[in-house]
Amino acid sequence: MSFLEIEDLKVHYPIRGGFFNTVVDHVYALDGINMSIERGKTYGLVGESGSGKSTTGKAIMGLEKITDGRIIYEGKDVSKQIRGKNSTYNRDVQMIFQDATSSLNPKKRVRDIIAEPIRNFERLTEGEEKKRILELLDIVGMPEDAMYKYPHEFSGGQKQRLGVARAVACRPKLIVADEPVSALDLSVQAQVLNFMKDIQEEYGLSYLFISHDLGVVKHMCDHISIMYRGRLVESGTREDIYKDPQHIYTKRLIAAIPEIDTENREVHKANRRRVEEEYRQNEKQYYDENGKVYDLKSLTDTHKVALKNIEVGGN
Ligand SMILES: Nc1ncnc2c1ncn2[C@@H]1O[C@H](COP(=O)(O)OP(=O)(O)OP(=O)(O)O)[C@@H](O)[C@H]1O
Repeated sequence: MSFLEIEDLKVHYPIRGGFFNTVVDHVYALDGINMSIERGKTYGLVGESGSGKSTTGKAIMGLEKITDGRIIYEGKDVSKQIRGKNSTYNRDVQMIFQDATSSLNPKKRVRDIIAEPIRNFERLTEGEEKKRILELLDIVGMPEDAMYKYPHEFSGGQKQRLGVARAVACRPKLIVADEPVSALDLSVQAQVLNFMKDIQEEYGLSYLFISHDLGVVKHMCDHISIMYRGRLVESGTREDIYKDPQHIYTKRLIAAIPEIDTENREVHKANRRRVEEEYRQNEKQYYDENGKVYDLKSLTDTHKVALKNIEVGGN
């Protein structure tokens, strides 16, 4: 049973221009996406830069104004109210950011950073709060004395662990993790991903894991959605997506994952060449809502505008 439903979510950013700075067009950053999130599962959102992944995460967190669509949390439409502080939704849905350094206040000690959500959402005595912080530090594998230090005294991987400790401080149900390890070295990436998995089991957490890296997502996610130009072009279980990708864009992302096994390298290279050729063929075409194919060269500019939100390659 899903506890969070995303229904036809849209975020369109206005583009202003002209002498009067009026709205001349929109960036269709999110253009009608649907998702169902269940307890204890990890969902991957993958796509190239600019496809709308972070906008999805921010819209779910209430950090971005929704143009249209609904967010249903435990049966209630929270799309309009999620900005309200202290709401259950704000407590239950937390975020981990890519850049741990700028997401931790440099002027605050770790104790106050981790305590922030606890102070917002719960009333604990000083002793209870300290006990909770020590538990959280232990869970993310940090020593007790980390509590009295400042963020600059930690490495990138350690800072990301502190970010996770803060995110889980109020025992949330969902964590939106936006590229949580892409700023870290490969060896540290594996460490952070593994302890995120451990915490998931301990807390029964769900993750929405945002990444441009299908390799990382394969390690983490049960269910994967591929995003392209503000839309989900393909969604399925990890097995569906890796073994039997349908959309040309998904095939291309998978073909781009480096092959470590030397024996399979030639097969992998040949597959990548084939997929690139298929993509080039598709790139010349736009599809309209009825699946009709257009050759871009034959279109006037007005036609291109009308078709610009129809994904290249269709379904
Ligand atoms: N505040 C904004 N105003 C106008 N356009 C925006 C704004 N924020 C994002 N966009 C545009 O919306 C689109 C989606 O951006 P978004 O940051 O969600 O992409 P992304 O898939 O997360 O990319 P990346 O992997 O590079 O972070 C892009 O075209 C981006 O330029």
